[in-house]
Amino acid sequence: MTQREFMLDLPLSPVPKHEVLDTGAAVLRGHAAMQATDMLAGIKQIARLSPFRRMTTAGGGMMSVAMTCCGAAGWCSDARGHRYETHDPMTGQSWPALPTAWRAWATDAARLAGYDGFAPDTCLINGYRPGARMGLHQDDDERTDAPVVSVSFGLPAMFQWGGLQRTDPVRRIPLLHGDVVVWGGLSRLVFHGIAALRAGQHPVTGPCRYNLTFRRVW
Ligand SMILES: O=C(O)CCC(=O)C(=O)O
Ligand SMILES: [Fe+2]
Repeated sequence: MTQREFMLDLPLSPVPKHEVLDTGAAVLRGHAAMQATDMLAGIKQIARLSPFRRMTTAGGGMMSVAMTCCGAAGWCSDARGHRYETHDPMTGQSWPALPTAWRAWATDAARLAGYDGFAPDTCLINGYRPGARMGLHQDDDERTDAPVVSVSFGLPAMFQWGGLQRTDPVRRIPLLHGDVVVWGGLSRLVFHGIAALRAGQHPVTGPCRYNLTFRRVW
């Protein structure tokens, strides 16, 4: 049962409510709410091995979002550009392992959104503080024949969902604690971003928002 169903005293539904964003893209409202305790504890453990850090971009700026990763590859950005690395450049070590239970959960979430057989090999973890944002971008550094499964915890965020061209109109979709977005197929390269996080206090994460994106890199 999701937190929302619990609070509203709704019957247990075997399939979460889909909100179709576009062909190939859906929001599964509250679908990760029951994973929050486990995933947030996992993030803490991962961050002990590979700490959150703010990366620089090729343009020389510093990203406002802090990131870490787990799995076979981690997303890295520096003055040379962005790419996946098998080792964390901050520690010289392999990235922390992708927890087996997370992988199974992400496979199942993808299946619910219509993608069978999703086998993620990485999870990018974003930490947002008030004011942090992510500009419109495409996720195109990894395999694009597999979907992205994105999980939100903590403070609400405004997800910006555009089109295949940077200049396409952008819709604003609020993402709350436990919400999941899956995009693949014809939507895999849609431009998306996160508007500047509004200050607040969340009962579980305090002044923060965490986002996990499961992807297939290799
Ligand atoms: O924080 C989010 O919800 C989206 C993050 C994102 O687009 C990314 O990490 O590529
Ligand atoms: Fe993205």
